[in-house]
Amino acid sequence: MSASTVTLDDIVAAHRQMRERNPLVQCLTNTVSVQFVANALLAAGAAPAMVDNPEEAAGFAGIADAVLVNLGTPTAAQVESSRLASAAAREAGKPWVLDPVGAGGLPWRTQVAVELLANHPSVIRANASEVMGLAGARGASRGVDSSARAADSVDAARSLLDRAEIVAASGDVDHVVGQGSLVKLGGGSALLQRVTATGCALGALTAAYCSISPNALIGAVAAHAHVAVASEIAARSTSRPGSFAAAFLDGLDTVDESLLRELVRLDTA
Ligand SMILES: Nc1ncnc2c1ncn2[C@@H]1O[C@H](COP(=O)(O)OP(=O)(O)O)[C@@H](O)[C@H]1O
Ligand SMILES: Cc1ncsc1CCOP(=O)(O)O
Ligand SMILES: [Mg+2]
Repeated sequence: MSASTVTLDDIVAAHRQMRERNPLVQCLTNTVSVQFVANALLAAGAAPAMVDNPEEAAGFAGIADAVLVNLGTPTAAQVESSRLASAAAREAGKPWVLDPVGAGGLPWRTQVAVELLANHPSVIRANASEVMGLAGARGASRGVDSSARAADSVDAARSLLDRAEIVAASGDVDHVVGQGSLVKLGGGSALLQRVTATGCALGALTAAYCSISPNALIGAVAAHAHVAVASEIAARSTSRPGSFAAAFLDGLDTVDESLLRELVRLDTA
């Protein structure tokens, strides 16, 4: 099914734009992930700025090319910043991405995430359990890791499309869902699950890609493709999580047009 769809050429073009335009991404992200997310953006060709205090969050959303709101370790101040930055991004017509870490399993942050949907994110980027938890469906996990398959979260993802343009559910096969479209991406490496904050990095890249892509569907798919290919390259050199983390950052930098054309597993059927 594909009212609008994505081709390999779209992904290659988005990657070229990423390298040419070096988009600035404002990140309000969790304390576990800050440095890894910043390094992942730099390796992929974007520029990070972790501006997450309530005094500066809204103003900077008007300067940045895109905003990431990640609820992994939410404090009252960061939640306030998230409300301000997401509202300012919407007002300025900038893409913003919501990563509702732990949604479903933790009621307070789930409520915060649901309230943030009033500011209509370009993309909800989450693992399959979080997509289900945010939608109020069964399948939520106890913590921040998924206990569901992305294929099983597609109905929940669709139910969120009244409040988000795209819902991207990650897993062994990523499922990117929009109005009238479903794009599946295979490949990647299971080692991504053994390093914390790889999903957070994917959320930041999704924000970056949305700012330089013709639409949020292409932006979300291009980000997932970039991460999948980078992880495959990284897994060629190691099977251990510590060295994989470094190799993955190198992989984000190494990805180029020919690797995308060789390794992206796109299914738009
Ligand atoms: N079993 C798997 N095989 C390959 N890639 C995976 C697998 N599980 C997750 N991934 C990838 O890991 C990255 C993070 O996804 P995920 O672990 O679902 O999110 P989070 O880290 O937010 O829980 C995504 O790029 C996803 O495609
Ligand atoms: C371990 C942990 N605890 C709170 S946020 C966080 C990081 C989650 O990272 P990811 O969602 O990318 O796995
Ligand atoms: Mg996550």
